[in-house]
Amino acid sequence: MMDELLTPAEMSEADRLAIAGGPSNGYGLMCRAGAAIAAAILARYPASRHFHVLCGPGNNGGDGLVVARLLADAGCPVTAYQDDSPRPGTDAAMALAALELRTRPLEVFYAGGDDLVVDAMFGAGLTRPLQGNFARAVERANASGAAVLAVDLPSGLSGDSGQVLGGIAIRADMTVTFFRRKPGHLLLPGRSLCGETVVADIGIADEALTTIGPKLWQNNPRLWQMHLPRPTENGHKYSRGHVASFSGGPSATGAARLAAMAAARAGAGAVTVVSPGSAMSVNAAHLTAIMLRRADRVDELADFVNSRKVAGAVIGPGFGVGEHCRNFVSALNRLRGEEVLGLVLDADALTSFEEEPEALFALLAKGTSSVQPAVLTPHEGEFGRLFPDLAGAMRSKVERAREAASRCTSVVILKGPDTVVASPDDRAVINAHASPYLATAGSGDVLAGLVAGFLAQGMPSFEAACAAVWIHGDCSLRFGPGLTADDLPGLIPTTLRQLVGT
Ligand SMILES: NC(=O)C1=CN([C@@H]2O[C@H](COP(=O)(O)OP(=O)(O)OC[C@H]3O[C@@H](n4cnc5c(N)ncnc54)[C@H](OP(=O)(O)O)[C@@H]3O)[C@@H](O)[C@H]2O)[C@@H](O)CC1
Ligand SMILES: [K+]
Repeated sequence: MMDELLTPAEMSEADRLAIAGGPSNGYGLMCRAGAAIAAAILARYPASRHFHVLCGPGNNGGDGLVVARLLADAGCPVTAYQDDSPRPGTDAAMALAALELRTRPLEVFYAGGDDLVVDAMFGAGLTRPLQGNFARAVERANASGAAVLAVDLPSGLSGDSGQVLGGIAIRADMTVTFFRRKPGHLLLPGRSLCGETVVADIGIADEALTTIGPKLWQNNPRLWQMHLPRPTENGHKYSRGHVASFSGGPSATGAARLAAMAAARAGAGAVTVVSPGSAMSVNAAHLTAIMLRRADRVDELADFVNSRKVAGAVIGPGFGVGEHCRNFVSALNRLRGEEVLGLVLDADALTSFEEEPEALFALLAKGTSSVQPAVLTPHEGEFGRLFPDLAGAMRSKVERAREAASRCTSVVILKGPDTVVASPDDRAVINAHASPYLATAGSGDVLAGLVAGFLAQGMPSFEAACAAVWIHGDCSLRFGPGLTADDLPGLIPTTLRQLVGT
């Protein structure tokens, strides 16, 4: 499985383990890395007019020096640029000694539109913003119109967070990294700066992962496909999970119906929209396969959940912010402890706790040892209301989601073009399987309903959340332009059929 994502620190541990295990030493690994890059260049950009290799002072630069040597050996017109020679005795110094070309200073670098620029300035070891000749080389490479291939990471980009340190980074057409991807290849803006990312095998054995024990993956069906619910021959509608989706007042009913439809398409055997009395007629006018039940008060809600074996609940979309919402969330959470009730909190159910997030966290922490964690599905705005100190881009999105999941003892789906799902047990995924067309009103309601649908069928919370995010994204990729949230539920069966069969 290639879905593990390694932080730069974990990658250097893999590097260390590979060297300790032999037969390659550090320079051997660098030569393999350089060879993988040179092979990618000759396969993808063989007709470049000139090959410019920009080398930094560390091992990323060392990889570049190996690339320059191999391209020169292959007869390519190549110039290597480097300001400061690597420290004596390092692998990069060995790579420089083996290079038969004289390197030129970075300040003379200039590329034309038919050239190829190899960015080997900084990779995993970037510690601060680019300045001086490095920053100017980045500007010239980006403005040149030449194709750009980045070694390991585009220079200026943090492999940990996907953020640009100091506002300037290489914009690559292709990035070749080693052994496994890093979070910065998938998190934004990193993903868009990398271009196509290719992972090269440089001889590090997969066993290194057993020692490192990474807990971050690229979202992929391989992680959760075996947990997807499959109906049994003798199942009936309630044994396939009954989901309740909570409607707002008469002018805010559509979101709950979207969530309800998604839960049904996820395979829940029965779905009920639970509506305030004031919105019963509006909801009734728009529902067919989905059932409808009135509940204005907490006791009516509890009656319904207990008598109709509700196994999954989604509350928040269109529900309305305030005390009534807090009371319903609190009641559902109590029932989560008593019954086997999967709970999804979205939108207004999150915003309702904006003034007192600690109250929500305390609520959700109760009795979680025997029941599945709840799933919270905030976008960045809602996330910032519950976790104001974790808002903004100062820390990696993965770290922020993990910290939030731990605080609220729940699975957190931090939505966006690079959605992160984090579990209170520290597991996390980054999702890159979605179309930008998914950013459309109501799309989040569908996602929340999908999660509830899977939870109600007994899927564990983290896997249900990851599956819902990926399937939601897959639907958007298959539909493309013109997508509305109303289209999404109808697209779910085709994706599910590919994952579970017929
Ligand atoms: N791990 C593996 O398996 C393998 C890794 N390999 C390769 O090694 C790369 C990692 O190498 P690395 O650790 O030497 O880091 P790298 O990115 O070259 O930079 C460190 C140097 O840059 C400096 N520096 C930092 N920021 C700066 C700035 N803004 N402006 C100026 N200077 C700055 C920093 O100086 P310092 O911060 O110490 O002062 C230090 O001198 C990795 O990306 C991959 O390509 C492969 O060879 C094969 C196997
Ligand atoms: K680089």
